[in-house]
Amino acid sequence: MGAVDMDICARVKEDRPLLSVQGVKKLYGNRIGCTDVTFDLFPGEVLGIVGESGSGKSTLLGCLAGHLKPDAGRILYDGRDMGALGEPERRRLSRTEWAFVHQNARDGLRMGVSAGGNVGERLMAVGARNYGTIRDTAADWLGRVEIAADRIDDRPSAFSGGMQQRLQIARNLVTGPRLVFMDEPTGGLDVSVQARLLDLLRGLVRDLGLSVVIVTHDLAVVRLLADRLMVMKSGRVVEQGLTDQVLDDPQHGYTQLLVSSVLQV
Ligand SMILES: Nc1ncnc2c1ncn2[C@@H]1O[C@H](COP(=O)(O)OP(=O)(O)OP(=O)(O)O)[C@@H](O)[C@H]1O
Repeated sequence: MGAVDMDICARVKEDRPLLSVQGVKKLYGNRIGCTDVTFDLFPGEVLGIVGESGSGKSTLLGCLAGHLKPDAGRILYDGRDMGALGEPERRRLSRTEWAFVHQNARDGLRMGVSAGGNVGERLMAVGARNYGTIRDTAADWLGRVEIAADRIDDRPSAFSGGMQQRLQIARNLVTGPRLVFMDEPTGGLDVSVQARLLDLLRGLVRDLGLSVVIVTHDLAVVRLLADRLMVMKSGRVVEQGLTDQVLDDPQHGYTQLLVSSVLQV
């Protein structure tokens, strides 16, 4: 293959969505969890999903992350059909190329293991064996999420809510994932703690060039983090577009209500 051909191949690969979601539907009995969801996420993009409680955000995120099996539609990750992946391969991707940041840090941390252990454990899961390197990398990541070096041997139960959430982020990002799912990462925290966490997240997403799908109730979060926005209502996508465009000039009546804060989301 010539240099020009290789260049074209590289560009085609760049142009391929990392995640391609095609007509995804998830039912709970007769109840619609989400339906007819279609979008592409390109490498380095941050997609925000907003909507009131019960609109289907968590259901969709669960389908994307492989926690739930859609009843219809296809999800392609890097060109591979997720429905055709075996469980071992899905688990491998969850450990290596994907990360999931839970709203409740306790769901994403091992509370009985030290802060350094929480981060180091993820490295060991992808094959790291040198104790010194693992501890150094863990210490480096604690620093990146603004946890003081002398807390490395403390358990997360001794940390504040904001610190626990920052530790969960370090644990998730230490292995250099390509795709990060975030479920209300700033939910349940004090406003000032949220602001600091959001700042930190924004820096990390930019520095690491992460592709992110983030579910939130908070329009300020998507305003700051998301390149594109998807608005959901009753399990369906009612509007999607560039974040500023959707928030500054919402087309759908429901989005207009969300933006004008008439709806409590
Ligand atoms: N395990 C379940 N069993 C039955 N119905 C469910 C289940 N989980 C969600 N649902 C229903 O699916 C719909 C979408 O719920 P979902 O939790 O995805 O919404 P959401 O936008 O994430 O809400 P919230 O912001 O409150 O978490 C709702 O009607 C909900 O009642």
